[in-house]
Amino acid sequence: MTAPILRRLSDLRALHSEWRREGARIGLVPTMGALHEGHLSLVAAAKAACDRVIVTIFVNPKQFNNAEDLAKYPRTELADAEKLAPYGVDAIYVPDPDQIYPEGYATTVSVTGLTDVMEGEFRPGHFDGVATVVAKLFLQSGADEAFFGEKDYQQLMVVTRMARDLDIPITVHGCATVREASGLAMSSRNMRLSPEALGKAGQLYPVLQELADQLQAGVRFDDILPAAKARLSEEGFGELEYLDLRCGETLAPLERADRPARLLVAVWLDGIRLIDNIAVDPV
Ligand SMILES: Nc1ncnc2c1ncn2[C@@H]1O[C@H](COP(=O)(O)OP(=O)(O)OP(=O)(O)O)[C@@H](O)[C@H]1O
Ligand SMILES: CC(C)(CO)[C@@H](O)C(=O)[O-]
Ligand code: BAL
Repeated sequence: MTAPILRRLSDLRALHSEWRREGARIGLVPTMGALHEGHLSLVAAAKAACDRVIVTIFVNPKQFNNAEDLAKYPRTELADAEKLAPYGVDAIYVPDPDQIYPEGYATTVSVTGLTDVMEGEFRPGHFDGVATVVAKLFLQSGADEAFFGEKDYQQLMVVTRMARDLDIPITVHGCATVREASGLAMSSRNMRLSPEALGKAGQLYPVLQELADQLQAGVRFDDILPAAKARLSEEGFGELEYLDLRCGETLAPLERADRPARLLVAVWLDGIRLIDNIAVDPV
């Protein structure tokens, strides 16, 4: 059975009160829709941990730094509701824009430090938009637990910090990245890749894996970075925005993987910006 679609905050609050009376533990899965197996893995994790699960679908204009990207973002609400049906989700919250940003809305949530680099550097204003909408979704839903993908690793760090700093009583969980058979991280934007580009995109993860293996053997990142950049270019990737080795907790840059680390990348292919990351644990 498909879950009820709620478009008004008052309807979400009414359900929330009913569930609280039942003593239910409430899980939240925030998304921008165009659901794929990656999103559905978050839903499955939420269902396993919580009594009631809300999936939100809201294409948040405040986090898009590129008007064309926002205009082209896929919107597939009916198909999304059908994909969620087998999971027994309890509500799908697709707020009308004025339920998130009513007339005169004037507040921004801004997380400093963690947002200065990588996605924050190349998508100015992006994380203010993310932190603001996620803070609102946490508060509107009153959920106890929230589920995010490690695919957007920096986002996961930012929303975790934001909830902690604002004393929002919610536990943020990070869930492993779901990949295509080629290793390509699933992403709604992959739909816009041509078949040829999809083939090339599958080469990104093997490059990350090879770098991770070398780093685990103790080499310095700067010694292997030039060859990795050359390989991406040979494989047909376009502009490389960043390929960084960073502390898995603070995102501070690292020379070697001498503590739990992440290798993170953003690269263009066929007019689409791909991001991915991989854990590199010290040996
Ligand atoms: N492949 C994946 N595996 C696990 N979680 C994922 C995956 N892709 C997205 N998510 C998570 O789903 C949530 C919603 O993400 P979003 O709706 O932006 O999907 P997306 O596929 O990442 O789209 P985009 O093309 O904007 O990157 C986020 O927490 C995100 O990290
Ligand atoms: C967390 C999120 C739903 C906030 O709009 C978005 O950034 C996303 O889909 O990852
Ligand atoms: N997947 C993170 C949301 C975004 O790209 O805007």
